[in-house]
Amino acid sequence: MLSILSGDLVKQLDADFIAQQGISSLELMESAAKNFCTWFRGNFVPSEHRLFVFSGPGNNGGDGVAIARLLCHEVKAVTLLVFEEKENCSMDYRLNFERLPDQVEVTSVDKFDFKFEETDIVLDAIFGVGINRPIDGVYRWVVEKLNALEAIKVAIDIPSGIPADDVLDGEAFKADHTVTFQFPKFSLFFPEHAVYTGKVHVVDIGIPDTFLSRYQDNKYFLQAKDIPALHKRFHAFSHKGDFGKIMLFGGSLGKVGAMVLSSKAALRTGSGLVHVQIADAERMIMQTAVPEVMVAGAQEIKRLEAFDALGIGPGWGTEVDLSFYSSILKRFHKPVVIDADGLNLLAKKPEMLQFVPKGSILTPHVKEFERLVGNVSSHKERLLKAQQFAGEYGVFLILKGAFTSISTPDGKQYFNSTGNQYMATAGSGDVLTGMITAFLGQGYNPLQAALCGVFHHGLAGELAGKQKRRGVIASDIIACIPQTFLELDIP
Ligand SMILES: NC(=O)C1=CN([C@@H]2O[C@H](COP(=O)(O)OP(=O)(O)OC[C@H]3O[C@@H](n4cnc5c(N)ncnc54)[C@H](O)[C@@H]3O)[C@@H](O)[C@H]2O)[C@H](O)CC1
Ligand SMILES: [K+]
Repeated sequence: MLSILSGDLVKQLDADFIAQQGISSLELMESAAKNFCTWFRGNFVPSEHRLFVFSGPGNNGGDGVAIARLLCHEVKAVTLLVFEEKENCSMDYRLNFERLPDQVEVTSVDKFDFKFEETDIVLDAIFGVGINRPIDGVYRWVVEKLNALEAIKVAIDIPSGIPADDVLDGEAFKADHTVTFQFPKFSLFFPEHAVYTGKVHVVDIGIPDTFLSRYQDNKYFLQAKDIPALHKRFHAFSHKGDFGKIMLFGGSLGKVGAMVLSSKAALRTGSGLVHVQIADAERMIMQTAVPEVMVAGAQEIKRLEAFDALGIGPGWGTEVDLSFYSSILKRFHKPVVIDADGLNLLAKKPEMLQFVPKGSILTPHVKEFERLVGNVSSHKERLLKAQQFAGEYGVFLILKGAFTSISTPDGKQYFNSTGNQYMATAGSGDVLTGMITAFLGQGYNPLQAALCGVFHHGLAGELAGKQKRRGVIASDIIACIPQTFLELDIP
């Protein structure tokens, strides 16, 4: 799985790779630039665009200079915009500058007219992970000018101005795409930076996985290639029992829709048997909406240990008898999934957190999380609190949002790569609860269930979004769950 490293660790890794493999930093830059060009050709038709490369004084600028050379015969025209005399620039920048062919027009930013056409592409190679203070002076002036202009904007490695591990202070380049090298930088996951990063793409620069795996920072980026190995395999003799027997608690009067969504999502994720515990008055709606689901009676609720996993909270309301909730938590000794009102009730009575079975999975969105831990001032702080919370209570804490994070009891943090803005719709979280509970019920360990749950959920949202864009509703996400197994070739 791809690690997410701090800016300092990335620099260390680069330096070690260069020292140990007998490869020069210039060759590494060339490889980064070449792989960027491959990405570029995959996303644009070069001959249809003019390219404007803004290169700062460090190696990020050097990447830009190399890219200008590599693309100059393919695009309509290339202009390289420079800030400094080359004597003041990094060694690899200078070596690349000397290799520039005549086709690349070089202009100082202070002599540039900033007139762009809509199809022009601006590459931001001003600063990368070497940024060490907020941008000011001519750098800020250029970035603000570029942000105000119409063009297609692509940031190389990280939008200039954003520090690799921290929240932006001041201004930064606003990109439509960020093409980051080898590792997604930690700060690319902060919602504070969403308007700057655009869509994030990771391109490798030719450092082999065996070398990369020596560098770990307890943070990982979850991608499609990681998912198949996390799945259990079933065979022709597998029976309903193997696919798990789960129970979902929720669906108070008027909120049974949440249970309809959760239970349907669980079935579409492969659950063998789904029971729900809901308000009596809602039975008819529930069983009409999802005939495959069974409504639990007193007997089933008494014999909780007969179930493989429980999902608690969708549409439960906050009027639930807390002694009933406590008794569920105390009587069930396997991991459970807790969402929505299940979390709000814990926030109301934090003493109950001690009864949550170890290894359980909690799935708050940002507001639910803050009800549990208090207000935070940045996403960086929120992630830190998520990590502490998971460790303190021995649970898996899924913080929902763009790049949903999964914090584990042993201090690791995984960031999901699937999903889109169209999933911010009523019931989307109920769907996730059903999916994760279904995986737990099928015998996945909590980490597998959490990772598979968020990845497939996000992928289903992407598939639904392709057809329905902002018209996506939670039921569309459920309808796309089966296709996620096909996409990932999971039998
Ligand atoms: N493995 C990889 O990821 C590779 C990355 N490469 C690229 O190199 C940059 C990092 O290069 P570095 O020279 O360390 O830093 P920068 O280019 O970001 O800039 C450093 C330069 O700028 C000065 N500086 C810092 N902040 C400011 C500021 N606010 N105002 C003015 N000047 C500032 C600083 O003093 C330095 O002089 C990485 O992001 C990749 O793009 C390589 O290509 C190889 C592989
Ligand atoms: K940049």
